[in-house]
Amino acid sequence: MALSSESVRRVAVLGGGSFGTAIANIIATNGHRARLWIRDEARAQECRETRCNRQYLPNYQLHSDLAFCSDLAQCVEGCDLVVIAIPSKSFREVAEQVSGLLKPGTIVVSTTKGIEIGSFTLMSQILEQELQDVKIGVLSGPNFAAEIVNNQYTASVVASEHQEVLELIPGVFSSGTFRVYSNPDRYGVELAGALKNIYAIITGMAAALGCGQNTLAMILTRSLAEMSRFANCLGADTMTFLGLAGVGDLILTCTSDMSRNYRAGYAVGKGQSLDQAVSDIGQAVEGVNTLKTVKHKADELGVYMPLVQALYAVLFMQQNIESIIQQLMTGEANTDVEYDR
Ligand SMILES: NC(=O)C1=CN([C@@H]2O[C@H](COP(=O)(O)OP(=O)(O)OC[C@H]3O[C@@H](n4cnc5c(N)ncnc54)[C@H](OP(=O)(O)O)[C@@H]3O)[C@@H](O)[C@H]2O)C=CC1
Ligand SMILES: O=C(CO)COP(=O)(O)O
Repeated sequence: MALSSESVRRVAVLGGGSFGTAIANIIATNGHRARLWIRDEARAQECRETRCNRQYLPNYQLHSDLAFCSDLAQCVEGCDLVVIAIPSKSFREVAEQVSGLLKPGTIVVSTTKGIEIGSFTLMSQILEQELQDVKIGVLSGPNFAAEIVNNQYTASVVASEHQEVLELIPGVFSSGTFRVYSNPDRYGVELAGALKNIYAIITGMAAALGCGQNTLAMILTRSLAEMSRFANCLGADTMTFLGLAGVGDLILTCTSDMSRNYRAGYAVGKGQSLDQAVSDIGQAVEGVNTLKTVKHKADELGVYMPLVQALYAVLFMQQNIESIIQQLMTGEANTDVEYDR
């Protein structure tokens, strides 16, 4: 159904990688005026000519109304909504660049699943620090870009303390194949999206070592307990971890080789160096920096995170995987269910 002219939104999506492209394509397909910011003009021009982002989403024809822009100021000019899909290591740099270019009251939504290294700052907190007079939200959930562009039935979560954000995002993103739920716990939704990447590295590694389904179920369940315990200490709502952005994304990312974090873990489990594995993937592998930053935060807060400690020991302290697994399996058993009843 065609949108009325009042409901058509001008939306800028920043980040011409796999997720930014998939998100911008949904928005254009839904009849909104979507512009995708790709920093390199040659690549933006190639996307205009071929209607395909060959580097990040090859073999997929993008909507004819999606505009590609390499000039950031032009891209965000007049937009009601700006969606940011830039890897966490460059997120602050882009937030600084966009600061001062947005009209007052713009809704700015992060889709980035990472934590700033050194400061333990989530992406929406970076937006709070860098942007004035905007309304901030996050979008997170079990959402592989390649499945979104292939119209697989998908659900995601918008989180914000602003009712306007919780209402606008479903209006812009929802379609017959994409469904958006809401949650007021922005911190919990965003933290869940970052944390699950650590556990996807672990399950990828377990698969490479030939572990079976019992092992997978154990890792998934203990990962959920561990990430919820950590989030609870930081003030997030533990119940958020039972939703799509928590257990939903944990299941997706930890059980599929479509996940780059899973693939990195798999390659290391097969004997490749971490640096080589990440370089071969050639796209964002957020879990590596998230692991470092979460390990240090857990040490500082005294939170029990045996899986995080174990992965850190394997990846950054040259510990032998088999002996680390033995320590995990023979350590003191914790209670099964830790949620308040
Ligand atoms: N891919 C997915 O299925 C999903 C990804 N996410 C999250 O989305 C975020 C982005 O990931 P994704 O799109 O997958 O990453 P990709 O690695 O596919 O792409 C990253 C994009 O960001 C651009 N970029 C990097 N640094 C800068 C910068 N300083 N200025 C401008 N552009 C920059 C890259 O440009 P260039 O090519 O020029 O380097 C590239 O277009 C991640 O946090 C990820 O966890 C969330 C859900 C699903
Ligand atoms: O977050 C994702 C799916 O929800 C994508 O996971 P990867 O970054 O591991 O590919």
